[in-house]
Amino acid sequence: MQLLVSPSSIEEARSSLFADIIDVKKPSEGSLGANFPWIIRDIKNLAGKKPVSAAIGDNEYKPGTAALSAYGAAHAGADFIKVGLMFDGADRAREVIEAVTTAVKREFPEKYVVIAAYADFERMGTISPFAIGPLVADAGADLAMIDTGIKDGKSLFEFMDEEALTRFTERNRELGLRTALAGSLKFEDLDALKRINPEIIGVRGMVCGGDRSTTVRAELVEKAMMMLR
Ligand SMILES: O=C[C@H](O)COP(=O)(O)O
Repeated sequence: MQLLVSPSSIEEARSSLFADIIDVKKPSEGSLGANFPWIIRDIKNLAGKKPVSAAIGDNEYKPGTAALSAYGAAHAGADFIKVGLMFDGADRAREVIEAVTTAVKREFPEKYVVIAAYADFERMGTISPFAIGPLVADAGADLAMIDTGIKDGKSLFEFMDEEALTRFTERNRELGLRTALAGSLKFEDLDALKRINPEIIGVRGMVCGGDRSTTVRAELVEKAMMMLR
């Protein structure tokens, strides 16, 4: 299981270098808020061989806009392009997933496309994470992810229990996909996450000391890495 940490600046990226994957985002623009291309580029230069991910936003149903954002993030140097689906409807989701995957893979077949749905989809009226696996697989994208959409401190486990998350992970594996799980995860959740065994877990608040609007702390990233090894 790999640890993905989400810094919002080059300074925070320096504190995230213990992590397996550095995920550039702009938390002030949403759960999967997109940062500027020059920040992605600078963090990629800092990270060297370490993989860099970039969130491209909590997308509405706008396939063209999402595809262009995904293409921009790939060009800026991201190895993982992470796309949130903040709308409902399997047909519409299929269209957006195909558009972003084509935008990235035509030019960069080696890069990974991550499609995220939200654990708290019911309160937002967006697509269920359980609906996205086959769409992600059919489009040739790589990972299906669950995050929380509203960052009000409620964690992934308040919306989905261990059994549901294990089912999500296993179904993805059967489809040939990898799984990423995130959503106000805490150090106390790490044992359950090890049992669920997704390929990636994503954190920000946990390594900021509990409040994701503050700053990533290197010693907490190191602590999380030690607990996962
Ligand atoms: O991709 C992971 C997210 O940045 C998780 O952020 P969070 O731990 O603050 O919910």
